[in-house]
Amino acid sequence: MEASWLVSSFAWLAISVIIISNIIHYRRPKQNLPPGPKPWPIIGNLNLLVGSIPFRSLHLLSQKYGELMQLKFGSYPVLIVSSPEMAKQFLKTHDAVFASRPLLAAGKYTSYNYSNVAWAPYGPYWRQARKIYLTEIFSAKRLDSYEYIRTEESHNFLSRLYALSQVRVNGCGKPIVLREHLSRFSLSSITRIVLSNKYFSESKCDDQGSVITLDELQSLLHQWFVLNGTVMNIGDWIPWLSFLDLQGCVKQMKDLHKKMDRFNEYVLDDHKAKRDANGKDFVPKDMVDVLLQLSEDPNLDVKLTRDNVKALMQDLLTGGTDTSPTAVEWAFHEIMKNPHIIEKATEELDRVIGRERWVEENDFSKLPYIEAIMKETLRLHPLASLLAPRFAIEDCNVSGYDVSKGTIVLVNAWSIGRNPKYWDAPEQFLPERFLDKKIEILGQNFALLPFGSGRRSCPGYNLGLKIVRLTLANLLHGFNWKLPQNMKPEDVCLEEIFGLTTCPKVPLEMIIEPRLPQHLY
Ligand code: HEM
Repeated sequence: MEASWLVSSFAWLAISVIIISNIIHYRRPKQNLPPGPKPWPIIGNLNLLVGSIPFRSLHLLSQKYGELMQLKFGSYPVLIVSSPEMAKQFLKTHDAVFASRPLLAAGKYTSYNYSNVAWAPYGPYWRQARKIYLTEIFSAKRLDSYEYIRTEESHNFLSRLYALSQVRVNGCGKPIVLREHLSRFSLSSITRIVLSNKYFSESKCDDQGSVITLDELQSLLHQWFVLNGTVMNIGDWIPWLSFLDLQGCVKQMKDLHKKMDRFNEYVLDDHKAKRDANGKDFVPKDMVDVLLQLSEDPNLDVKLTRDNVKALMQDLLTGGTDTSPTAVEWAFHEIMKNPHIIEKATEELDRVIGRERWVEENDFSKLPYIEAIMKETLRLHPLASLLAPRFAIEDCNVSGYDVSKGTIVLVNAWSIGRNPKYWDAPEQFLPERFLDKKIEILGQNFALLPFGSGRRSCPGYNLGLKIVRLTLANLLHGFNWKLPQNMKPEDVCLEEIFGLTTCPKVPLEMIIEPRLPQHLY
């Protein structure tokens, strides 16, 4: 009773504060922008503050109010960009003006004061860190050198699934929840690539508390995603209220940071000790080794501090953990709804790969239908439904509209991928549309923006795509997939949970049977 009273009082307090704040702060835009829903700025705010409603609402509002819609979140003007033409204006024509990020609490408290690439404001530090990513961390040579890790981890993952496929309940296969297994596979692959995997014990922390389990790390990264994906922190949008930390977001961020920093410190100390012990002969093995080596480089324009290295390491772990498995999970939601797609995909796999081996990375170019399934998945389910927020660093005229400095721009990749002007039958999952013509997905085609575009586009796309392709292809190659008996394809739920990455609301349960000879597992 008391708890529900508290919750409802709090909710009313929050709502009143937002309404009052809007009345105080909302001024008619001096710009000539299309205003968006007129009496709605307040409702727009509330939508964004209540969690899962906002995205669908934004999509519907965009459809009603057009390609460029102006909202107000607390004190900030916010533009929602929902057409390929307008996206091109912001992400290409005026990319430099909109290349910064808003300084939200999450970047400050969970990412070493905006030291990761994702939250860093546009400037010399971000430019240098981004260059390090492109030339050192994600270079083709470096990624190729980690291929053996992806292959080994993929094989371990498929073997685990094989073991589960043998479990019987009342003579039938036991359904598995694909999400759980994908997340674990992705985490163990990315941690091995970023920092080697010796920091994880199987079950519990060691006596010094310096080693954590993969489960614990997974839970920390999950919290990081939740707190960084939240647009619910009132203090971000109404700065004069931030000191109250009304919902306790900042407290949660600080608590999370403490735990992550303890782990990050341990990893750096250990890597540094190994490096010092080997002196000049030291050869970097993982991404943390590369970052540490660079932090000692006197020729860097901006010196990399210890906090910077920890922030970048964390950036790589967070960027790599939730993205690829969510894409594969969405692909399975769609193909289980459309089983004929599985038939076509396995026909291609049998013809090109045969049943005596697994798919390898150098097979990708020979599997156009698998590639088409992946692209169609990223069209209908871009992981960042709204691309990470851009922030105008100066006044700018965009296609005749005056956009003032300080405006936050959200590009609505979800609506753009379903724009009927660019896509036939946009709501249908039709991989074939990618077979007929070559459609680019890395940011040159503004009707399809799964990795964003321009200066702030995803630097990890190459690694992400390699993992998605390999996982999707081998899961289809290695197993027959069936829905549990009481479920039909049309029952597969495609609803989303909106966040930093947008994932399926209902995890899919499936029964699996091996397709390949036993010795391959
Ligand atoms: C299928 C996999 C992936 C998808 C769909 C994806 C998507 C995205 C998107 C949409 C953005 C925002 C772009 C923008 O604002 O214009 C982004 C940014 C970013 N991604 Fe990815 N990503 C993936 C994998 C990865 C991986 C594997 C890493 C690192 C290990 C990574 C690291 C980053 C970073 C650091 C940024 C921020 C870039 C900046 O602000 O300059 N991503 N990603």
